[in-house]
Amino acid sequence: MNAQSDTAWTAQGDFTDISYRTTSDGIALITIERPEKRNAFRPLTSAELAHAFARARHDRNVRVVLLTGRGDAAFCAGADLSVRAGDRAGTDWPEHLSPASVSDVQLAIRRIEKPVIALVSGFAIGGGQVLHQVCDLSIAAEHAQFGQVGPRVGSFDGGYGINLLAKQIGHKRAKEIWFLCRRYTARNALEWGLVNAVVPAEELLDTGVAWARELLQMSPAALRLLKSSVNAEEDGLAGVAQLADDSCQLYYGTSEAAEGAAAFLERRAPDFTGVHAFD
Ligand SMILES: CC(C)(COP(=O)(O)OP(=O)(O)OC[C@H]1O[C@@H](n2cnc3c(N)ncnc32)[C@H](O)[C@@H]1OP(=O)(O)O)[C@@H](O)C(=O)NCCC(=O)NCCSC(=O)CCC(=O)c1ccccc1C(=O)O
Repeated sequence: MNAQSDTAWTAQGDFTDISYRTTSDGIALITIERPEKRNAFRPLTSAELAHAFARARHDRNVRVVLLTGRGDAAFCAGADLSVRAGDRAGTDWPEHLSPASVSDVQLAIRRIEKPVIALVSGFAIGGGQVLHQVCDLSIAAEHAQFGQVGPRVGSFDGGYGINLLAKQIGHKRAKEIWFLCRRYTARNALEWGLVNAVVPAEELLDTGVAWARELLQMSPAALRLLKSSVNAEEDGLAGVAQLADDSCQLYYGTSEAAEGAAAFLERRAPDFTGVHAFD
């Protein structure tokens, strides 16, 4: 997707394979910048994506994240098959960046307490299809195409790849996509509930920004708790832990929690008499 909208974006960070831009009202736009490879990710791309999502997570000014790929040919064509997984040779690996795999990127998208919207223009194939799938919302351009290729190219994603897909569109359809490696149009994807909306390519970024601005009108805490609640079951104990952590942050704001800490510091027994939960 090409950033042609009227929105004013400020580029941040020093990235090679991706770009990271923000608006003054709280939107971050993360773009995979490898159009010559159909935005396939190599190890550096995954490390930079994980880093960018961590940055968006910890930046209080960012409240919604958009994820896309440069150009209209592809959102992301999955792993760069010309590079072996974990191979950092041939890349100018930045000193400050730890290695990360695409699983780290998927987890970063699941863990960030802010909505992430995928903007899919062109192909979302293999690991690229999984990347948009782990985002909270997906908007596709009319020419977008989706599919898996794992069993054909010697790969598979037995984590979020097939399991989240099965939750989203049902087991039979998820198995069809993974077993048969066919391609699906944006309209198929919309019918099956794989994407939320389909728009003309030239409207994709503006639509993403408009959806993000709608989200900016909503309570951030309510969105955060909705995301951690719905992810909790799929993410097992890690998901429950994230939801529990959200609850704990709320609990720390109560008089009960304050009384417990004060009693410890004042070397006395806590007094919870007459206190009702969440007073
Ligand atoms: C995406 C296509 C359908 C696009 O087709 P088309 O528009 O006709 O373009 P092409 O001419 O084919 O491609 C243009 C150009 O890009 C290069 N390219 C495209 N895709 C890749 C790629 N994935 N890797 C490397 N290079 C790529 C292509 O070679 C051309 O270059 P030239 O120099 O111009 O020749 C089509 O391109 C296509 O089908 N691409 C391959 C899709 C694919 O097989 N993807 C890999 C799937 S496997 C995967 O994603 C692993 C998942 C994974 O990493 C993972 C998941 C979960 C846990 C762990 C892991 C893990 O770390 O392994």
